[in-house]
Amino acid sequence: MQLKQDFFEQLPEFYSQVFPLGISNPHWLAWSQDAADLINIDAPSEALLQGLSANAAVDGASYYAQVYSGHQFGGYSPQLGDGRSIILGEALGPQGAWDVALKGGGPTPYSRHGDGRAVMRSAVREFLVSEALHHLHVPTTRALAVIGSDLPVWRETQETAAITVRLAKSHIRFGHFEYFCHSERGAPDKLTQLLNFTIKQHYPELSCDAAGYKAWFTRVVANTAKMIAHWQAKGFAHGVMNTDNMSILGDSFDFGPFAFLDTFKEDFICNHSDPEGRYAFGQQPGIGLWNLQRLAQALSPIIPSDDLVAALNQYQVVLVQEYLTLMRAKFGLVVGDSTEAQDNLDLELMGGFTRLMERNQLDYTNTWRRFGSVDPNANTSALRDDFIDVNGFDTWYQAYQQRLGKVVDVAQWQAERNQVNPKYILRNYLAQEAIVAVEEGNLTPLHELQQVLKNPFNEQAEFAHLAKRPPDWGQGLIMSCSS
Ligand SMILES: Nc1ncnc2c1ncn2[C@@H]1O[C@H](COP(=O)(O)OP(=O)(O)OP(=O)(O)O)[C@@H](O)[C@H]1O
Ligand SMILES: [Mg+2]
Repeated sequence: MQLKQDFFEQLPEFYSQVFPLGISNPHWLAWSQDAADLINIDAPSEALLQGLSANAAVDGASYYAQVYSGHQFGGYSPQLGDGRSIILGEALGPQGAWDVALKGGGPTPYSRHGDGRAVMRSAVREFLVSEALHHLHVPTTRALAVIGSDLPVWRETQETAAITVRLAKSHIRFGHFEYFCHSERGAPDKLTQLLNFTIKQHYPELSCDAAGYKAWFTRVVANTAKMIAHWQAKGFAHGVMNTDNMSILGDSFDFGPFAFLDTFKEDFICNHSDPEGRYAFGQQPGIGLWNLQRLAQALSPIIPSDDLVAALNQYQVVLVQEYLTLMRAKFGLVVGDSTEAQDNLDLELMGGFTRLMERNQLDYTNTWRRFGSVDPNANTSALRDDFIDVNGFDTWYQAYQQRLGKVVDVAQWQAERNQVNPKYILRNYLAQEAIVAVEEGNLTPLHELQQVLKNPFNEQAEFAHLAKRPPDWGQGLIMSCSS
């Protein structure tokens, strides 16, 4: 692993240097060779295990915790910062550099009352979902590995500590800008310094002047909108969309109580600490905008408000277009030139289907997958059998067939549906079963799950059981924030 230190060297006032504290008896619980390839690591090794478990120094690492703040559940928290994630630097790879961070690497000046650690179950969940989202083509941070240990940590009960080795193209969050705006009273020079760094590192085609700033914020708005369109189309609830968990690149970031929907429910809440459903599944598009407005506010000392507002006005447009693209592919609908009238009709058709799914308590993923085996030209669809409200389905299906038109090559059409409607998602109950097995010393279910989620669109007959709806105990699991 070859590290460079751009953030560390160029932004000395934006972090605290802090050395991670090793965990005892480190061992690999999981490893992603796909992620390793991003930073030119050929295979896990003992030296790497000692380095990434913080029991030995990593060559070229600087070790720092970044400072940021953020809006959490609607209220401003003036100082957050990396309380348990320690960054080693930026590792070079074939597609550019990736920050390498030890999430759960020990206390930092920003730990407040926390212990700086992550528990095994949350480290495993973050690992699995980072890689699963990537293979579903959702923009996301990645995870290189999970390192287990026998170090005890206390949450509701005694658990053991683990480290997720996170790779992120950037760890800069909306909250970084909020910190320098609000907590450092406007600090326009620091805001400008951070913005110029962000542009040079991550949006190098843009200039560091007024025109570049406007174009940059427009891109941030668009990237965020596209990420959320992916979440909505793929049935992913993030659960903690605080502004300190929003990446400046529009990558899915910080995975705590997330869930993929099993039974479709628009107002599904996955976070135990969110009884009012601020971050419910159906609220995510609105919260994305709200968060961008907080970012715009933080940028207002250095970007004219007209430019910020113009960019924010593009949010809904981009989100809807991206959502339409993703959903049309799921339905197999083709458009030539998409007109506003056609878009609205399609949105109505799509909403009609998800409302039906919800009323009939259908599984989101498995229902979509059925599109890969039904004949779209037939008068009656095998899909109909899944619905209790068959009349409702028939009415909808008629409209759908009319919109779809005659499909010429049915086999091809079905194959294309299977390329966009996954068979396998990271269901909460599967993650839970894998975690319980790890606790019992059995890594096989975790590794099988990781393996199957690498190819979510392929049949993988030997793993068909991993596509099943949850058993009673695993339905609508609501995860706690304690991690
Ligand atoms: N066990 C802990 N010890 C110290 N600080 C913590 C701990 N858990 C969370 N924090 C801090 O609390 C704040 C909010 O936590 P949140 O769960 O959003 O982030 P996180 O999961 O710890 O990390 P990240 O956002 O880097 O993925 C952050 O400043 C985080 O570093
Ligand atoms: Mg966080």
